Amino acid sequence: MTLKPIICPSLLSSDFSFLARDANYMLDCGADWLHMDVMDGHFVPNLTIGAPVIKSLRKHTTGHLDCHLMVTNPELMIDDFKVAGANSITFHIEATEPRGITQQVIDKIKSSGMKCAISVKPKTPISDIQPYLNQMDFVLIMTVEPGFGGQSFMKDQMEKVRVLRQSHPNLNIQVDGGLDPKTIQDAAEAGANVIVAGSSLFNPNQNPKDTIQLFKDVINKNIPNWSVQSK
Ligand SMILES: O=C(CO)[C@H](O)[C@H](O)COP(=O)(O)O
Repeated sequence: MTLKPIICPSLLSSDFSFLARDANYMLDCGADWLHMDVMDGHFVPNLTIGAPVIKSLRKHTTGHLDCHLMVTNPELMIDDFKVAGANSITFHIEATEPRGITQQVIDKIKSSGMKCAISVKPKTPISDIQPYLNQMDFVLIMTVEPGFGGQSFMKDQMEKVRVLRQSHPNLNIQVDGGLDPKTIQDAAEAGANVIVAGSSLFNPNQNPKDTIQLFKDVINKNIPNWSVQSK
């Protein structure tokens, strides 16, 4: 598989009252996926959207709806998100491993036909997700504590990305939190090719088209170095 940049605007930073307009604007600006932050008020201290919103948005866009479930019981939502029109589901290992249901959740997502990804919070080591990596369409390394947009990029999380990139040269590695024109170099250098960005792409002082292109250019420039590293 050849890796390419995949840029995912986080619609958490959009104007929810104009969700479809903002989603399609980002696609027009060159975005690849639309990142949907699903928060249940328990797993993280914030409450956002659920399957009904995905269902409404699906009627107005053909974009890839990349649904990041920051929820305590992801297993209860998979069927509803599939019916609503989600394209990929990312769940958190911290929500499933203590209950011994990680494999069950993966099987459920994959049998639904959606892409499947697993995520780790900043304090969770990647050894926790190691046993499941060969089943993943991509992995998400959180670069902020999940829950809110507008936080600072945690550069120390790049060590996880570096280690994963060395062991998995063909894996899509997503990073989420604090990605902007200044931090993209650290993420791309470490080996991330799937970029979630909210505040920087919805910043009224920056043209999202330019920022998306910049993200892609920086990643493309770094991709040849990853294969050198991994030989
Ligand atoms: O998952 C998230 C928060 O849990 C957001 O997607 C993430 O923080 C992106 O927003 P920003 O680019 O503003 O940091």
